[in-house]
Amino acid sequence: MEDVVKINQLTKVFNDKKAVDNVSFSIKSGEVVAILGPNGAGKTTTMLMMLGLLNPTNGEAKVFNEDAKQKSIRERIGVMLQEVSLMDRLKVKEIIGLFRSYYPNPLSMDQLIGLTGLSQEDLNKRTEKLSGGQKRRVGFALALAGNPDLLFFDEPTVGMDITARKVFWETVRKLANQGKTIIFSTHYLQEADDIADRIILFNKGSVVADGKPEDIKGKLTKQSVSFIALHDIPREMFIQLSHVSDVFKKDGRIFVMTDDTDSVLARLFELKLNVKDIRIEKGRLEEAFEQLTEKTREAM
Ligand SMILES: Nc1ncnc2c1ncn2[C@@H]1O[C@H](COP(=O)(O)OP(=O)(O)OP(=O)(O)O)[C@@H](O)[C@H]1O
Repeated sequence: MEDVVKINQLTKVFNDKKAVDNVSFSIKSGEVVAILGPNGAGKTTTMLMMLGLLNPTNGEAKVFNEDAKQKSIRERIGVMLQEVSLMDRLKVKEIIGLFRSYYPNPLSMDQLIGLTGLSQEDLNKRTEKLSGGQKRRVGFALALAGNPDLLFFDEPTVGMDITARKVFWETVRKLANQGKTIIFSTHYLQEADDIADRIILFNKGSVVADGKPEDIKGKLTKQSVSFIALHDIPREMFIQLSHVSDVFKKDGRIFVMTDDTDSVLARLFELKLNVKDIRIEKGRLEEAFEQLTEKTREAM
């Protein structure tokens, strides 16, 4: 399969702060990829660099083997960014018509209405009269106007009500079934799991996991043994064990993340460590996601 997107050692520094730090991955034709991560993880910055809307500090981003700034490449890409800003005083149907006119093979107005759930009434509204949710629907129609091969959606469902979300994801599935490549960013693990066939998990500017949703979930739902230590316990004491993936301190407890709690317990007793209140937990998915991505850890 052809690489539709290829990014190599991509880095963006804003005022000495690394927003994106040496990120490399490629995306193949027909993949539906969720870029998942908390606020400030670098999702938008990475997307903007892929789209050629922001210059990288280092590294490069290629789309269809070229710079996305090129017109011939832009014509093959549809984009919906977080802030949908529409030209005032135009009716929705006029702005969609205008966008359609930019492309060599646009979708018809009827196709766009069918895909986005815009009503005839919406089409006759002036853009400044639209609600936030309606604006996003128009933004969606504009992203699809040129019948693109590759679609980028930056946190697409923010501000959408439940019905609009449903229509949106149903359409995304339809587009995916037509073989289009779809890349979207989200804060929500559930959304990524429901829609994507691959999740790239970002945290603090780096990719911390990349794989099928079930593999990422498997990684995130590791069990833990946690306890309160009554004296210093070096991280190395547990991190060396083969079944241990991480050791950290949170809320005064030491957490040993593992897929084999029995062997961690055995080790704990064998070492005769002075600990109390031992707990074994099967991490909940959302909780584990937070553990992986939030700054809740303390130095050990
Ligand atoms: N133009 C800018 N100037 C300075 N700092 C920026 C700029 N754009 C982004 N940043 C910083 O870069 C980091 C990554 O931001 P980015 O918007 O890419 O994250 P994100 O994962 O998309 O977050 P969100 O989910 O909140 O949109 C943040 O710390 C942000 O404050």
